[in-house]
Amino acid sequence: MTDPTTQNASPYGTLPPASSPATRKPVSLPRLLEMHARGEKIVMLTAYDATFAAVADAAGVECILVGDSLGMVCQGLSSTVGVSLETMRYHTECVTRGVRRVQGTAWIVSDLPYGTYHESKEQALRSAVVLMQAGAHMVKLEGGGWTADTVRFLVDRGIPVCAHLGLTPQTVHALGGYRVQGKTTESATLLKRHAHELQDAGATLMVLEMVPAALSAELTTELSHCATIGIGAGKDTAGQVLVLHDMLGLNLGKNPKFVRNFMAELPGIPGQHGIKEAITAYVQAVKNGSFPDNALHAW
Ligand SMILES: Nc1nc(=O)c2c([nH]1)NC[C@@H]1CN(c3ccc(C(=O)N[C@@H](CCC(=O)O)C(=O)O)cc3)CN21
Ligand SMILES: CC(C)C(=O)C(=O)O
Ligand SMILES: [Mg+2]
Repeated sequence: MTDPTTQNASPYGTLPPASSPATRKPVSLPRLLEMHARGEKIVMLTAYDATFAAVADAAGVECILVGDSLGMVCQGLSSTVGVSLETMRYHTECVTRGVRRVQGTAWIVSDLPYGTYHESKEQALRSAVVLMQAGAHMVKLEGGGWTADTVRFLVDRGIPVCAHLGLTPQTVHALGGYRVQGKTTESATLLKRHAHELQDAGATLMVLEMVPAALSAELTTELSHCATIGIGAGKDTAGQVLVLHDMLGLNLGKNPKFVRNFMAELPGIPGQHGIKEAITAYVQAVKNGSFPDNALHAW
């Protein structure tokens, strides 16, 4: 009875294996929070087009982030500041189509770009609606306590929100570079306060970028209704995110310290070197806790 062919026997023919897209359930917000409560790591990866989104979905990535990092990796900009809402809408549509084409299950998060939520909560709602109508399940916005009213406004109107604290690339010019944040006692205390304000406002995921591993570990324990997703924030967050191109070794400049090149590490089996295998290795490494390694990829 353990033979998979007999196990799947049905009058309609052989059923697809349990891991095939046809039998997987769509990732939902309750499921992500339940994974956090259970201690199963959440895997997030960026994708900007239909094909990569479909491959990431098939490799078991739970959350696909249509990141405004696309300004740098797709558009060749020197920062994310120049990315427009129309560009985010376009790439969100492309990713959504890719996931639908393969009957994928991924939860799609889309970045609100610079200047599209800063003016007022009404402006943020209008911008978020554009991304939701393009297929996003959740929007992400950068910043601390000043965004809390906006987060609550969106959440009250049925738009799930992912917060983003620590290194917030849209404010790179104010921060003075892509630097670790929350290193001093004062800045760590402030970051923690912001994190609690955003959770209280209804944010259900929170990206922590380039913050000391000890700080993100504490926050991950403290936040009970909001799952932390780390990038350069150590291994003790509820989940991890990387930029797709970085983990495939396709960075145009120097890789940030938090990056691991999963493509370069694939074993030398002919025919097995591929993007899907590298993404699968990333999913496995996050799930089993071997990525990130605090000694190599964190502060
Ligand atoms: N391809 C790509 N990957 C990213 O992770 C990413 C983007 N683009 N674009 C938007 C932001 C910018 N990010 C960055 C960019 C550079 C560093 C970096 O150079 N970090 C250095 C430390 C620099 C310092 O401390 O002064 C490092 O060694 O990690 C980190 C994050 C993260 N995001
Ligand atoms: C690096 C992640 C968190 C991001 O915001 C992006 O890809 O734009
Ligand atoms: Mg971003």
